[in-house]
Amino acid sequence: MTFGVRQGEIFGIVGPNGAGKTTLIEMIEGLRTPDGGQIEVLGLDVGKHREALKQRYGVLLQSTSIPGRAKVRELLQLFSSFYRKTADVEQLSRSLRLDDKQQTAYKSLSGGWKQRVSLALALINDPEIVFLDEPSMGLDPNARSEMWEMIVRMRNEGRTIVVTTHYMEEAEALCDRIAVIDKGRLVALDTPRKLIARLGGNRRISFRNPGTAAQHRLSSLPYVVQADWLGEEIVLHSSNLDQTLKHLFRLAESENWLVSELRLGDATMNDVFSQLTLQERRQAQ
Ligand SMILES: Nc1ncnc2c1ncn2[C@@H]1O[C@H](COP(=O)(O)OP(=O)(O)OP(=O)(O)O)[C@@H](O)[C@H]1O
Repeated sequence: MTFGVRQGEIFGIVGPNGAGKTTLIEMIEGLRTPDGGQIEVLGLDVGKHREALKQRYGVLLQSTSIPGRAKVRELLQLFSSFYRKTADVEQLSRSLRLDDKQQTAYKSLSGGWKQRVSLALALINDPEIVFLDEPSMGLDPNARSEMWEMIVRMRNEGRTIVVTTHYMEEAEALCDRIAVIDKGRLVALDTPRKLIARLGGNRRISFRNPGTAAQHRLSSLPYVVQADWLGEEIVLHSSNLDQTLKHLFRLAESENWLVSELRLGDATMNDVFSQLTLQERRQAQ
């Protein structure tokens, strides 16, 4: 795969479990060596300039890699000792609202606060690029939206952010561009709006799976360009909403089932994600 991340953008990497997102990020960080190919960060070859680059980027560590007994203040001091250039610890603490937690041991913090500390540690060297592998994983909705606010703030300070996520709503709302990867391959790369537009301005029709509906009959309804079975829900993508609805109701009536929990909407990043990555699963059904 070939792609470039632009300076000062939030670049999202999304893909199903096992797609290779973490592996890709670790190769860009220089923590893993690719079998082939070339990766440059800030114009430098990652393989040859690993140490120099480490000074210039920040990484969100997993909570298991952070010594739990250390107090927040101690962690900030310890991590700042690893770098030549460091951020102002007071200011960083204030901006992440960590002032009151300075004397708290890392392990006694809640998940949301732990993630804030990890973010502070990722920013301790005032990095130009920040790598965030699933920064909102396991956070409650409030903590998650706060995390994303902090990420946007980092971008607005002029940093480049490379982030992986499983939450498509977040990716759509916050990433400037998104790379969709699957099985170690780049399957799409564009702004969320353009990725969604590639679905052809199709509208989305979702309803409760009546159980009896055969997939082939739904996918061959007029103007349906794609039909997905998402658990209890069936999602049809249509290039002509009115016509598809007319035929959907006719089909339901002729087969004696009800179209229930009907919802209509525009296509979203979730639809892009399923179209690009569920192809094989759909064909197997
Ligand atoms: N480009 C690649 N070539 C060969 N193997 C790969 C490649 N990318 C990933 N793998 C292998 O696939 C497995 C899953 O990769 P990885 O953990 O990076 O996926 P992920 O997208 O981060 O998954 P998750 O969403 O579950 O965290 C790993 O065992 C990894 O070694």
